[in-house]
Amino acid sequence: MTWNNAKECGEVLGDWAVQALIAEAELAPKPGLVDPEDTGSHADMTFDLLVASAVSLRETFGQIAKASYFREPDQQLREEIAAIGRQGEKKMMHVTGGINTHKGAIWVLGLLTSGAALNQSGQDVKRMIQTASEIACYPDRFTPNLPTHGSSVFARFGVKGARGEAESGFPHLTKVALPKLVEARRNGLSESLVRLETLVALIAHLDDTCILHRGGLAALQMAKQKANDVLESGGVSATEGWIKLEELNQSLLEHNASPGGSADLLAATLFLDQIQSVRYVDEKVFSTT
Ligand SMILES: CC(C)(COP(=O)(O)OP(=O)(O)OC[C@H]1O[C@@H](n2cnc3c(N)ncnc32)[C@H](O)[C@@H]1O)[C@@H](O)C(=O)NCCC(=O)NCCS
Ligand SMILES: Nc1ncnc2c1ncn2[C@@H]1O[C@H](COP(=O)(O)OP(=O)(O)OP(=O)(O)O)[C@@H](O)[C@H]1O
Repeated sequence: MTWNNAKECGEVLGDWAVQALIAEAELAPKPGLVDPEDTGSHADMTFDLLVASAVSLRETFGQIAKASYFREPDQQLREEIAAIGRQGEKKMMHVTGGINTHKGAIWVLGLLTSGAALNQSGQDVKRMIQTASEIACYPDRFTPNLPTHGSSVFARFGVKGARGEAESGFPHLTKVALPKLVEARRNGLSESLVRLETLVALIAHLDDTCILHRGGLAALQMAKQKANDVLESGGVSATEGWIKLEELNQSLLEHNASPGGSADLLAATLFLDQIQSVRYVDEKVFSTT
């Protein structure tokens, strides 16, 4: 990707990150998650709140992109974007009245926005992912030492969650979600089924600390198994697969569990997909292929 200056880079990537979050929110019917049809396992969230939260984060992603423009991955950059990310969390909490709508999403999309802004030429999303992971691996001396759901899940189950996903190179983006998106499109599925199939593949593989925190190991094993059943039954475009998807949704509701980490990674996939699908036409014009 090539931008003329940091401002343009910030505006474009900020827009795309927000668009990816809105596209994830709009996708329905998502199992256990908030979408336009229902609020899944979330008593305190609505679709409108999710969209308002996403829109409020445009500036955060824009600032991360601007701060990363023509930089190298190093500890200083890590600490700068972490400070912007934490400000973004505060803004989100202000807009939602204290409800966590996008904490995990700020993390993954913030890192990827930085990775995209650093890699100025081409549309090599694998390289952007690698850079994002490299940045995540630098220590941030200013991380507040406060207990989180993630730290409690790590203490109970040894699962590293969002941080581990980033530090290990986002394997669920490179090995699960991006290949599934391509495969489902090649199989001729409609775009919303393509995205739903990608989400189901993520749920089938991810150790999602959102599910673990609310429902423990039993809920995580159930979610992975039932998501796998959807895929084994021909996927979301097959009648049997669709029935299994509804079973997955019902079981998540019974466990009061929600695959928030998978939703974040779907948004990240759509962000990268947007980068891949844009063709640089001349020095100023972008067009979608
Ligand atoms: C690393 C983060 C996510 C905190 O992690 P922790 O696990 O302690 O937090 P918490 O449990 O509250 O939230 C984690 C969220 O990640 C998502 N998630 C859960 N499991 C996974 C997984 N396996 N993979 C990816 N995402 C996941 C969910 O949405 C979940 O709600 C992050 O908030 C953070 O440290 N931010 C500091 C600011 C920063 O460094 N930003 C960098 C660039 S913006
Ligand atoms: N469509 C969505 N619906 C619900 N959560 C989503 C959605 N998209 C992304 N998420 C992610 O899920 C996380 C919220 O999940 P959850 O509500 O389980 O976490 P929490 O507020 O930390 O925990 P709890 O609600 O158990 O107190 C957010 O960090 C967000 O990034």
